[in-house]
Amino acid sequence: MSLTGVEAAKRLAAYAAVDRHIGLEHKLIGIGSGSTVPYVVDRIVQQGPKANAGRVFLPTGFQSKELIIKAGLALGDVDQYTRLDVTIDGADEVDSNLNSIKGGGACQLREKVLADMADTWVMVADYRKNSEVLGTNWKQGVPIEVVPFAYAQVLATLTKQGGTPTLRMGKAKAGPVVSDNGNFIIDAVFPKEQMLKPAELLVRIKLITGVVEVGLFTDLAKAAYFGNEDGSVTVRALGGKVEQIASVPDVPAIASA
Ligand SMILES: O=C[C@H](O)[C@H](O)[C@H](O)COP(=O)(O)O
Repeated sequence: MSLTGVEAAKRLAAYAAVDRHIGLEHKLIGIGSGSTVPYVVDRIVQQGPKANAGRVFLPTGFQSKELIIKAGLALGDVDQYTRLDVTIDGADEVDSNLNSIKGGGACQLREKVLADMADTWVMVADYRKNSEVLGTNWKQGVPIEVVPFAYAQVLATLTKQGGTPTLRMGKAKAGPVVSDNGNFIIDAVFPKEQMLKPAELLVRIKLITGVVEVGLFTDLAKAAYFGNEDGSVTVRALGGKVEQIASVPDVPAIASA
């Protein structure tokens, strides 16, 4: 299918990441959430039935569960495994040290479990998500999953800690967004000086009673793939190396293996 702009960039990133990180030897694979991840599943399907025989795919939420089932791939459950070979997931913003904001779709809790479990965790996104400091392009704040009973107290504590938090409200539903785990989501904007140290901010937020998980992912990623408007892909790897992939083939090499 011919795609342009941001959608084409998402697909490039997803295809390049699958080509690099999902080989014939990888059998346990985590599938993340969001609008970029369907292209990850497309590329895995393109690898062919032989490559996918014996593989099991674990979802990070309702959306990716549906993607796996509709693609005809084998669905696994998180409590059957304690490790995964690879998880590929989207991101709302990634900084130059591969820290990221995630949870724009309220999936950060399950996403972080599958990131923790994976030997290799990589992110895929379009060029708008590639930045130096978190909060530069993603302005709606850090997504925080909270137990419904505690939300008012968590809002107050986040405000005391210098944040500007709001309870995320449903778009086609009256009342708050409810996560796949039955919890509420708070989005909290923090000043740049706090966003510059995401690992410290993560610990401060996570220690608030009533917080289940925070959409700040630190020290987890091996690489981030960003699709660009010119058809190239920028790869940021752990350790700071940045690479440009000029173009991505239409068909994955593994399909003919
Ligand atoms: O909760 C949602 C996830 O963290 C997504 O991976 C993130 O919001 C990125 O989604 P998209 O690929 O649609 O930009």
